[in-house]
Amino acid sequence: MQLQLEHVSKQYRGGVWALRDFSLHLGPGIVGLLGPNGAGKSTVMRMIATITQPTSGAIAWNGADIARQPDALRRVLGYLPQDFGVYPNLNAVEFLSYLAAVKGLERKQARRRIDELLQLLNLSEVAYRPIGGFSGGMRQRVGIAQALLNDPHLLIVDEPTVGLDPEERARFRNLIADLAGERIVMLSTHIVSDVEATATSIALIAGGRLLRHALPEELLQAVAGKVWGWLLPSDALTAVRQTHRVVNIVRRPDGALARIVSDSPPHPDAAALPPSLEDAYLYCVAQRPETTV
Ligand SMILES: Nc1ncnc2c1ncn2[C@@H]1O[C@H](COP(=O)(O)OP(=O)(O)OP(=O)(O)O)[C@@H](O)[C@H]1O
Repeated sequence: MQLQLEHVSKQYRGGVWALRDFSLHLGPGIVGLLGPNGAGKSTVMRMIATITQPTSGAIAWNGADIARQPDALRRVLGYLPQDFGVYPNLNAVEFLSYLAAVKGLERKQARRRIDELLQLLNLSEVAYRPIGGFSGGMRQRVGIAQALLNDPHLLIVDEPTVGLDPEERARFRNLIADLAGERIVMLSTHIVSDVEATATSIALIAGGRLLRHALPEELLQAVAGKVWGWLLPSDALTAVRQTHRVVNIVRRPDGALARIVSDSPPHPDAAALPPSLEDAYLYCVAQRPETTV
């Protein structure tokens, strides 16, 4: 099971280059596609899902070019787009049955699979209620259910945690972890904690370029010795934010503890801290060459 993007670039009508020379090789596991808004994440996913084609470069599924042979991939693809729409008047069973028919699943087999998925996604109790009344998290679970109807070898989920509350977000992370196995799961997000615990590897993307594709521990090594805690009076924070890359601030009775990513100590009083993936993400995104797309 192999997905390979080779030197993929994408220019939209109007001239915007959404992606430039993007190469990525993936095998089974969960890959987190992590990058700020507008980085090109949805463009990558739409191209893999064969909805749009690269302007140049190629994408291969198990060695076969998906532009020439899209069906081989489409049969084993599950895709949850960012703007996943539902028919609000249909209940979950009706909606999933409809999509199963569109995907060409045989009726009896589809019914069995829908029951399994409703259980897996904890939707059995609301199976016959109109989807229009579902919370954001419940709708996302219906979205994942439709993406899993064909038991996909390649599952792509685009910013699945947008609009979810913290509890739904946590539940979603656990769900993704459960879906790992003999498949490639690709999840895009701009929130590090969405992929921190579950991703086998992380692909950092910004300005249409792949910055790094690495194991989480490799990203942590890249920023080791570059993370600092600096205790400041609160009224110094604004100035420090302008001159340093501040990851976060923790308020304390004796001031504000700023977490700063920097090659050298921001101040003689600053103390080295163990790095986190959030630090690594900010460091790599800040390091990217300015001349991107
Ligand atoms: N259909 C389109 N036509 C023109 N430009 C587009 C189109 N879709 C995306 N873009 C532009 O391409 C760039 C990458 O967009 P993309 O949606 O892939 O990024 P993203 O990382 O998914 O961001 P977001 O999380 O905000 O959706 C952006 O500059 C965006 O404005």
